[in-house]
Amino acid sequence: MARIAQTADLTDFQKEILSTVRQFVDKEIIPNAQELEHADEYPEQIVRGMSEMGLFGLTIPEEFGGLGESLLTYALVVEQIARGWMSVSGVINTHFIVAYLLMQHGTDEQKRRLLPKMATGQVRGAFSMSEPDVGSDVSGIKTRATTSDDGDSFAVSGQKMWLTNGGRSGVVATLVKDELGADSVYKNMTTFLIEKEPGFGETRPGLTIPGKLEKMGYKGVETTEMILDDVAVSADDVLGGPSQRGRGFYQMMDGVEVGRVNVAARACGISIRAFELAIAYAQQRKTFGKAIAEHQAIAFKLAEMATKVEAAHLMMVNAARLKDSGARNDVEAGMAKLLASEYCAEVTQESFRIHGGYGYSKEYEIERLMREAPFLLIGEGTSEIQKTIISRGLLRDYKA
Ligand SMILES: CC(C)(COP(=O)(O)OP(=O)(O)OC[C@H]1O[C@@H](n2cnc3c(N)ncnc32)[C@H](O)[C@@H]1OP(=O)(O)O)[C@@H](O)C(=O)NCCC(=O)NCCSC(=O)C1=CCCCC1
Repeated sequence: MARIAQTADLTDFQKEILSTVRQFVDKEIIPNAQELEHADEYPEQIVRGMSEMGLFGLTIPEEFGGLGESLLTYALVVEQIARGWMSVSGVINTHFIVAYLLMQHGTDEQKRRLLPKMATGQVRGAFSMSEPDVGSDVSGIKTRATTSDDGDSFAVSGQKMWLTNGGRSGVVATLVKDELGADSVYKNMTTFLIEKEPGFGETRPGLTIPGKLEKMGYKGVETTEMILDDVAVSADDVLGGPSQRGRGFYQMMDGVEVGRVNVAARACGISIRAFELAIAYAQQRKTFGKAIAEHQAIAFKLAEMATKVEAAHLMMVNAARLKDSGARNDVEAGMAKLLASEYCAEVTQESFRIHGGYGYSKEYEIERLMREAPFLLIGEGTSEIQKTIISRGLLRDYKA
């Protein structure tokens, strides 16, 4: 039983699923993560196990075949999975954001069409905002939808970047510039639910997923580009239906709020594992006649690491609960993501130092965690973007 990152007031179901996932992580993920990660191999068997536990449909309402759980339950599950291997949580993360977008903004027909298949994992979701020249400033995207004369169909063209699960996904929530001629750039963006065949190459006419991108860490799960060349979509593919044209930016910002809680949860999971490895190593490694954990220099490092994990976990839980209450949580999700990802970089670094020379060996898990932690400083918005969002929110709410 871990003594850090405990959460009070959980339901019986939450306790049960967290215990099941934790056992799964200890038995199936941790023993296999090193080998699969070094080989950059998709964790097929692990994903099958996650599917059997119902994790693809964890937050999808029961009427659509899911378990109907909250963002909090989801985030705590992600924290556990990332404790085993962050890439495995990546398999369900964008899927979860797309399910959230559908539940919040989709039409009844879109929900009926996609959610039951997403609940089983038969159709996987991917999320696409960034482009080769556009990351932080989403308003600068160039991918565009050209409208037909009758206004019922569109041709989408452009290039998208950094799609987690780009290959395996069957539906991609894609933000594009529309031709509405509205008064602001934000009201000229539309989200399309673009369905495609899973796989690489041309996966529907005009839509190509080139091979996976090579990354420093976060291996095993594929990250890809997406090239769109006059991809034909209809007004019914607009997230929320034709009336929601021009609402895409706002919908996506809603989606990244849950995505940021998600990244905070991953950061907590990696930090917990880095701490567990450090405390175990420090108790068995001896210098100057005693375990290094008994040297105050190391004991204090362990105390600081555990305190950071605890703080990050509490902020992540608070941001999740706030979003579950229906509130806009851009400030709290930004704070949780900022703190958890920055602390994660520090905690993994300290664990690496405690491991001494062995921390540099590929045989030790901490080497992998050191390559995973930097991803969290960038993914779902850099630390600088989080500070922008937090400070704007504070100035909005504390008007002099
Ligand atoms: C926050 C941000 C920087 C936006 O600032 P601006 O100054 O352009 O826009 P601003 O003036 O803040 O707002 C415009 C309108 O929008 C409303 N609104 C904002 N947030 C929200 C919200 N949360 N909910 C509802 N409405 C919202 C705002 O009120 C305003 O409305 P109005 O037009 O006045 O009616 C945004 O662009 C952002 O977030 N970037 C990071 C993207 C980002 O995170 N990628 C990373 C993706 S992951 C990735 O890239 C990788 C993945 C894997 C591999 C590595 C990379």
